[in-house]
Amino acid sequence: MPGIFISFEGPDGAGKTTALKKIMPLLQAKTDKEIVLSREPGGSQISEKIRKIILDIHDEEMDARTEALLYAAARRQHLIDVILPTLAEGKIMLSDRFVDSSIAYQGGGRQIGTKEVADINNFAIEGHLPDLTIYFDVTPDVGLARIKKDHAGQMDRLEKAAMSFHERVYDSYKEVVRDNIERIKTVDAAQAPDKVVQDAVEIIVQRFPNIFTKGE
Ligand SMILES: Nc1ncnc2c1ncn2[C@@H]1O[C@H](COP(=O)(O)OP(=O)(O)OP(=O)(O)O)[C@@H](O)[C@H]1O
Ligand SMILES: Cc1cn([C@H]2C[C@H](O)[C@@H](COP(=O)(O)O)O2)c(=O)[nH]c1=O
Repeated sequence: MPGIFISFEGPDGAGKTTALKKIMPLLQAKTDKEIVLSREPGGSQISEKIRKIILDIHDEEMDARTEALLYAAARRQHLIDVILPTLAEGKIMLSDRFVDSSIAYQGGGRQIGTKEVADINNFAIEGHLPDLTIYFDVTPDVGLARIKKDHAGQMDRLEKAAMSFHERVYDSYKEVVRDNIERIKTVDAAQAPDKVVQDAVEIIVQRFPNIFTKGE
């Protein structure tokens, strides 16, 4: 594929969405290639419908494997509708979460098992992994405290899950990062927002020096 695919990962409240709003224009200023920003679950019409079902706080009884399949289904549709066409056009695809989220949240957090979750996702993504993943590292107590402070009334079904779930997600992310040291680079997301943005942009520019050439 002629484009480049970068995903952003981390526990709830790590600050990905906030940082991406600044990362995108900073990167765009450094390249003539068009940058497309999207998110998971969601990012396309059908996937956003699946997102609503998954995150609905009233669906407390949702089975863990149903949840894993819904995330994988949303991902498949997002891949087909947005990611692959963007990459085929030679653009830069930034995705707020991708397959590593399922490994950490459903594989580790829900205790389905990372291999089982990787298997259903391999069916969904057919080998299309990001070229680079930026992992926003923040402990669950810090991440959830941020969400409770700023968005307590809008917490979704996953964010409302028990602390033990979020701790398993965090531990599982650490394993995913350890197992993919070439693809996944870590940013200390406990830092001030502007420093987090600066570190992420630096990693991306260093990885693709021939793409982000402007303003040097
Ligand atoms: N570096 C930071 N320091 C302190 N607070 C932050 C920082 N980055 C983001 N926040 C705040 O933390 C909250 C969560 O941030 P954000 O929604 O960007 O996280 P996220 O990683 O996208 O989380 P989620 O995956 O749960 O949606 C927001 O209220 C945001 O203002
Ligand atoms: C892609 C993906 C996401 N999740 C979880 C992570 C978050 O708690 C929510 C998504 O909300 P956000 O505000 O858009 O980050 O869903 C997951 O459990 N598994 C996944 O594959």
